[in-house]
Amino acid sequence: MRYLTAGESHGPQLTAIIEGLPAQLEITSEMINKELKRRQGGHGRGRRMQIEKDTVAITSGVRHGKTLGSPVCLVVNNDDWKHWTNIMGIEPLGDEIDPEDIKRQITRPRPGHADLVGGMKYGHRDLRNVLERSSARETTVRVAVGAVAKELLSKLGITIVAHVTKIGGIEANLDLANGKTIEEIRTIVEDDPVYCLDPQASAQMVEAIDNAKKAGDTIGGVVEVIVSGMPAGVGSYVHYDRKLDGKLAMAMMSINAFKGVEVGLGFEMANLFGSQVHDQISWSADKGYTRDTNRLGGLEGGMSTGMPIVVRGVMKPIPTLYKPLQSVDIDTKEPFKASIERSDSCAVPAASVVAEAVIAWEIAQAVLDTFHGDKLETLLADIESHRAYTKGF
Ligand SMILES: Cc1cc2nc3c(=O)[nH]c(=O)nc-3n(C[C@H](O)[C@H](O)[C@H](O)COP(=O)(O)O)c2cc1C
Ligand SMILES: C=C(O[C@@H]1CC(C(=O)O)=C[C@@H](OP(=O)(O)O)[C@H]1O)C(=O)O
Repeated sequence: MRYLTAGESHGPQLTAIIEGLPAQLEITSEMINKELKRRQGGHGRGRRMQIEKDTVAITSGVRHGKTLGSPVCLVVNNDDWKHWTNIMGIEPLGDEIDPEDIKRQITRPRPGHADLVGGMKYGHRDLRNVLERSSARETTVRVAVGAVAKELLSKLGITIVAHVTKIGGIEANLDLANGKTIEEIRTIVEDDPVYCLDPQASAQMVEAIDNAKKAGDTIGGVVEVIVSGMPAGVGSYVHYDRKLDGKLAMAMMSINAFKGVEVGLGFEMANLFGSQVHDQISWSADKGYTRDTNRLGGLEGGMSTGMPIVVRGVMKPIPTLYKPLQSVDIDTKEPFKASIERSDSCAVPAASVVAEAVIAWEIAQAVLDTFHGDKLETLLADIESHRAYTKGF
């Protein structure tokens, strides 16, 4: 299974094509729209989210609510496009170039963005040609793709949730997740303004976002994704590009502004002895093989162990600041201070929804690499027989 996305932030639309999805999977625009709405939310977002009302159109690969096995095309319109039709026109400008269009060119790269290096790389002196695609607007359609992956996984008994564990140095009490099902975590997180499990920490996070905004600054944080119901042996140790932990790290790092990933205890392992890190193995007739703890986050040797997969990613503070940063105009080479009209002050809650989507995709893809998946029925049967086999192994 694979997918591609296309679309500029202020262009007419965003598109994704998914190829290799099993046939007979029920998908509706309604289930995808729920996820798109979550991505638009979370305290700290800027004015663009008041303009957009993201909804998906499924334009191929589905008939009467079920996948056909052919490529599935998902389209999300940019409502902001109507304000940008001249600037973002697709057709050539022609001989009559409007001097206003020249004036509107972006020659002032924003620190922390792709603007300067992207311009050098592709030969764009109007840096809009870079920022339109490097913008996190593209994550909209990746969330739509992830919603489809999540639907497939749920049919296989695999559930997934993301939550915010840290914003601006304020940490949630992660013990609150202990003993809770994925669905219970989701219910709490969905009602929280920063998609956090811990109401006390959440209130402080909201305050920290407001304070950063007042100061013309931005803040980042950490999101955690938990995947439950995994069969053992998805991924592989035999080759570097089949290792599931490597794929999950790539997916997490592919989200705009994500700068680090950890699995299980993660970087904390550097401070601990082996006896404090590795999970001892047990067996019982009803559960099969389990680990007494889950400090390795459900992954050993690049494969799922059957324990919940726990992966975290850190998001840097948003780079566009109301408190201007120093940069250089690429035409005049003069220094200037970057000023902005609108931006998010914190997008960690929204990014948690993106993290859930991209991890769901990688898991679904690895599941389809392991089991037979032309149609949902055979995929399910293959997984069920594998679960029975590994239990008694
Ligand atoms: C959901 C989401 C929303 C974002 N919103 C903004 C924003 O409003 N302003 C901004 O400067 N960066 C925003 N970013 C981050 C930039 O897209 C990102 O930092 C930039 O493209 C440079 O890429 P890099 O940080 O991965 O190097 C957002 C990221 C995500 C995931
Ligand atoms: C549009 C989205 O996020 C955008 C991501 C983004 C960036 O630089 O990444 C910058 C802002 O875009 P604009 O300059 O149009 O206000 C955000 O609003 C979205 O999440 O849907």
